[in-house]
Amino acid sequence: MTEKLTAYQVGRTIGLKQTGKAVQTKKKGKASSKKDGKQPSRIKLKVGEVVTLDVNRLGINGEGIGYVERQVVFVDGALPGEKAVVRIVRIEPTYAVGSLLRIVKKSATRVKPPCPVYEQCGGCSLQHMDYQAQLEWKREIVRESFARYTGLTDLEIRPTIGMENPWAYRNKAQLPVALVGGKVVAGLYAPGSHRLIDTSECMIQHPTTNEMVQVVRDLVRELGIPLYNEKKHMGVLRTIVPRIGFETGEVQLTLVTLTEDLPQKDPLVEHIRKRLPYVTSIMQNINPARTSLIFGDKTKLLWGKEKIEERLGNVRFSLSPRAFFQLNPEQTVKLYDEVKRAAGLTGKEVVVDAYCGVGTIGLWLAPYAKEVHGIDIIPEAIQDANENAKRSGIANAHFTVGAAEKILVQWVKQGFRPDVVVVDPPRTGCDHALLKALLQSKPKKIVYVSCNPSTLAKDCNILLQGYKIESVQPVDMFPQTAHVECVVLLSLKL
Ligand SMILES: C[S@@+](CC[C@H](N)C(=O)[O-])C[C@H]1O[C@@H](n2cnc3c(N)ncnc32)[C@H](O)[C@@H]1O
Repeated sequence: MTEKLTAYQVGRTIGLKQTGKAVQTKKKGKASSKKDGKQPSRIKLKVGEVVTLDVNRLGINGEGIGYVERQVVFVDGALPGEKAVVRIVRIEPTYAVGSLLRIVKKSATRVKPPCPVYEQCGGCSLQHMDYQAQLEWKREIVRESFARYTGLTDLEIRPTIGMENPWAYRNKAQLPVALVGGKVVAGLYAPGSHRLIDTSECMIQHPTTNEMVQVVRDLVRELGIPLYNEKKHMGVLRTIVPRIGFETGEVQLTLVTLTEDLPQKDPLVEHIRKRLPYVTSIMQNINPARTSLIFGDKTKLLWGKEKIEERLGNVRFSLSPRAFFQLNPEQTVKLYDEVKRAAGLTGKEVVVDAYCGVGTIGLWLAPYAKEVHGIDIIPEAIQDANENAKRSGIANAHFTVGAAEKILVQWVKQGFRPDVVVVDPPRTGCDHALLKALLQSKPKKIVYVSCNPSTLAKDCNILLQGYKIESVQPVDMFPQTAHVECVVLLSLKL
């Protein structure tokens, strides 16, 4: 690796502000901040300085962490056990950010990243690490979170459940399209920037997705469809969203546009059908806002079916373009099986699936429970959940729209006492009112599914008032990236 990584590394480490120690110490520092809001840095290193350091561990974004005279330096692309020559590129109050110039001593876990744009693209962050080492590191991240936030330093963390082939696993892409140097490019932004990198041969996407992206990109050029210009907030086509039903083979292509008017719509649809004959649904979503959110409120059918179908085990899911669905179907089955194992159902239990999305976990458990009650804040998700229950012939699952923290509290006040509660909240974790309601209603088991080890461990620390942790199972839903999913079983203390 060479210094050409600088921009990429600077950008990528912007994410550090969100993470672990950096944030904690930053917050503490705020009290002593100067009038202009800028804190004096405790770091004596200077931007431009070149240092040699030993990399001790990886941070939660997969960045290498080393020390120079007790000053923390984050270095993207460096691995534990490596000695690296680094140029300091940014100084923050409690840490410095370095750009990797040269590796003097290489880790045995280092591999050549197979993706040709890995060093520029913001999608993956661990391709330079052997897959087994990635799985071990993810287990370690979970262990560290629990140690930090619960004080349980000897908690057993099971080995991360990985994939046999940790590539081509994603069922969906959301790729902005833009003119870059006169060329139509569909891809992902370089970290911390709005510089679009062509990812039309992405190695974690399904090959069908890549083919769709390449064809649409070519058609856009051939038909002269105006592309969205973010700076001027003008143009038409913003984002291409291919989604694939791995089990059913159904394929949806959603074109997100700034305007309802899509020039060359008919020839575009005709050519897509001809060149991508497997596509079953072509949709247009209109997003007129100046926003980084992908979808707008209005979606219309351009050709074919409005939704595609996907199947996980015996459960069928009908997916509209905006519906949340797990992105790695192979690992989703393993994740939900872990939830089922943890719940240990006998057919007699009343189960709550809080934060249920389109009802996936609840429907997975329903055949083994007396009844399931799902809650999600998004009305369309609940509509889909009810539809999915019907299509799968599941009659003992019921879904309710609302905030889990409000609905469950109401139910508990009315005397409802579930036996098992599954929570699968967003990255921010569970609302405190929900945790309180769980402590009050005392379900025998809580199964906590989480994509954020820090909020997971913090919430578990609160639940430890009435529960004990029985098992912690990390599952690798996103190989080659720093994301970690976990299933934790908590049982009521007697
Ligand atoms: C990580 S997803 C889990 C979805 C589902 N369990 C699955 O596996 O597909 C989190 C879900 O929480 C929902 N959500 C966010 N805040 C919520 C709240 N306060 N109450 C209920 N649901 C909420 C979101 O709409 C989303 O569907």
